Amino acid sequence: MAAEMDISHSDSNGTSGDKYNAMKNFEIDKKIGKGQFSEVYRARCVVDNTIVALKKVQIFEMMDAKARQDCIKEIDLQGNVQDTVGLRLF
Ligand SMILES: Nc1ncnc2c1ncn2[C@@H]1O[C@H](COP(=O)(O)OP(=O)(O)OP(=O)(O)O)[C@@H](O)[C@H]1O
Repeated sequence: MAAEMDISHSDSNGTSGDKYNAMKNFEIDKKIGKGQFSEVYRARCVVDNTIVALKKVQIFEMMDAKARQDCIKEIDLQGNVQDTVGLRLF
C-alpha cells in the first residue's frame, strides 16, 4: 500500500481547485527520480495540461515508526501551505 503525493502549480488565486484532487486527472509520463522511500514521476494534469511532479511515498514500507510519523506530519503540514506550490495526498 502506498500514499501518493503530488507537487503541482496552483492557480493565480493560490488554489488548485478540484482538478488536482484526483489521480484520475493525471496522466503519468515517466519516472524522474527516486528517494529512500519514494518515487517521483513526471505527469500531466489532463484538465489543464499542467506538468507536475507526482511523488509516490511507500509510507507503509517504513519500518521506523518515527520516520513514518514524520512523513505523515510533513504531508499534513505541506498540504496546508497556500503558496505557489500545492501538494495533495491521494
Ligand atoms: N518537483 C520535482 N521536480 C523534478 N524532480 C523532482 C521533484 N521532486 C523530486 N524530484 C526528483 O526525485 C528525487 C527524489 O526526490 P524525493 O524528494 O522523493 O527524495 P529526497 O528527499 O531527495 O531523498 P530521500 O527520500 O532519500 O530523503 C530527487 O532527487 C529529484 O531528482
